[in-house]
Amino acid sequence: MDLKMESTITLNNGNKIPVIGLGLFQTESGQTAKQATLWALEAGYRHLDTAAMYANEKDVGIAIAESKIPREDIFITTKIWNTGKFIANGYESTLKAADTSLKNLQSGYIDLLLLHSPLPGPQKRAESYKALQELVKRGLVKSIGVSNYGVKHLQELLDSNPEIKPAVNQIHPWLTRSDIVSFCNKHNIVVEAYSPLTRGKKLNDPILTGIANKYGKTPAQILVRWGLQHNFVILPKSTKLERIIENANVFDFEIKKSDMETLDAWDPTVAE
Ligand SMILES: NC(=O)C1=CN([C@@H]2O[C@H](COP(=O)(O)OP(=O)(O)OC[C@H]3O[C@@H](n4cnc5c(N)ncnc54)[C@H](OP(=O)(O)O)[C@@H]3O)[C@@H](O)[C@H]2O)C=CC1
Ligand SMILES: O=C1CO[C@H](CO)[C@@H](O)[C@@H]1O
Repeated sequence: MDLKMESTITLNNGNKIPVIGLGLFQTESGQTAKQATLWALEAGYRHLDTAAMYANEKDVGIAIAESKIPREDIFITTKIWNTGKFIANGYESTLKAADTSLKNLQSGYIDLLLLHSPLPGPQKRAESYKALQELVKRGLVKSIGVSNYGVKHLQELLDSNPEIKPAVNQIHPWLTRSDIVSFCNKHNIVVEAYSPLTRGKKLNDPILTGIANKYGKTPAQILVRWGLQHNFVILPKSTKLERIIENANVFDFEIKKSDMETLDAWDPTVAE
């Protein structure tokens, strides 16, 4: 596979998404989030995965401005939270939430806007999705998608015959064996893999370290590479410079089929 840091996957609307994005969940608002974003941009990342719920969109916006990298060279994903805090349920509140995200990010547009979860129910998610389509029509959002959607939710969405189909579904990567991935592949919906590093919890697992040692790579690099070889967009998070660099330094080796199969069968179910 000829993958590079600049590699992109073409979405179903023709837009291109960089294959590695910096995850920003639990990246503390303020200096930490700004610095992590800047380090990532310096290390060559061109894709940032934030969310209203992560409360660091403003820091991402500040870092992008400071980086002096042209806005159009950076791919920003953010998400509309739909339960509890940062609530955005339905049409008007989704439009409003997107406006807040745009202001936070200091940007005239969002590259990818996702409904963060299928909650709270069919009617609200349908209304929220209509708002996403409207945002594309208004030129405020380039691509739209969903997150944490199961087959049932995706089917429901496609059955509604949306003018603009979801471009991605952002889910947990250990669902590779699930019917969700097959469904997404069949319907040309790109799978984005979140928590690809097991939230740091299973990086010392002997199966993983065994494979890592074989390739002279770190467990984190093996997991990122594994996701890329599955054609997932992969979203490793770190606030540490050396790890941000490490997690993207995955383009000088290829995991063999037998090791891919071992990793496919490995289930480091992440405790929440
Ligand atoms: N749509 C959704 O519902 C969800 C989306 N996401 C997205 O996916 C991103 C990634 O998932 P996330 O849950 O954050 O977890 P990850 O699987 O990316 O793991 C992050 C953890 O691993 C540590 N870590 C990072 N790199 C290394 C390394 N090289 N060696 C050892 N430890 C390392 C980090 O610590 P440190 O920072 O100290 O380096 C942090 O504790 C999120 O940030 C978010 O953008 C995540 C969950 C749900
Ligand atoms: O993006 C997210 C980060 O992880 C959280 C769980 O711990 C999720 O609820 C949320 O969707």
